[in-house]
Amino acid sequence: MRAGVIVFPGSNCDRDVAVALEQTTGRPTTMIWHRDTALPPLDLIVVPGGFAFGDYLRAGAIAAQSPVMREVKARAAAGAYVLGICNGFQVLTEAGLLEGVLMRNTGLRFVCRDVYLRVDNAATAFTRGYGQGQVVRMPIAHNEGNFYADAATLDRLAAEGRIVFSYCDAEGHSDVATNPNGAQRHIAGIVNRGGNVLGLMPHPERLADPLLGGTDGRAMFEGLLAAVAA
Ligand SMILES: NC(=O)CC[C@H](N)C(=O)O
Repeated sequence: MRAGVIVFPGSNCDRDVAVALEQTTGRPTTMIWHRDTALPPLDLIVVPGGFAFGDYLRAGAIAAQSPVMREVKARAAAGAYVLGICNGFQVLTEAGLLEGVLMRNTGLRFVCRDVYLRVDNAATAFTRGYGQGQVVRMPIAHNEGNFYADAATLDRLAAEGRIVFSYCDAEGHSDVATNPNGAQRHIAGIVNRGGNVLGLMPHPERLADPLLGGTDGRAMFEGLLAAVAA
């Protein structure tokens, strides 16, 4: 799998995800500066976490206008896999590749801790390494993770199986106490209609090696590797 990671001024999870990808694929990851417009052939483009452009205006708003995003949109339209993690999810919504917006957390605080997630759709390329309904643990670290979309959009996302990850407890139950940021319908991650663009607030790359304290995130990269090989 040929994987690339976009780097914006203020990205801070770009190296982490590059390392996770290299451990999975056994190949070097291409780092892509946000001003680049000529990308090599890639099976997977990751828009990583961080504070692109210092979160000015809104998290992801300025990054979404970067020259490289035109090419990311073109590659997504051509079927390449695009994964937005945390700030990357915010960038993908701001760029119009995914529905909804990520508003400030309801508590108006930056939340940094592990959460439980339920895999609501294990049939995507990103989640085929998990079981349907499996509960996994992943870290979150964000100020603007409060997913919002209007009711009609939420209904459509649910009906089309595009809500991929939901915040929950260790048993897989979701309620207000297990929702770290106020996200509508406990949404932690969604996929586009084509199934090739996924955004999520939690950080799979931060629990992708036993040295990091867990491996629940690794199955996402392994799933993508299997999907590309298939
Ligand atoms: N870890 C991240 O990517 C953080 C995203 C964004 N800077 C926020 O605080 O919401």
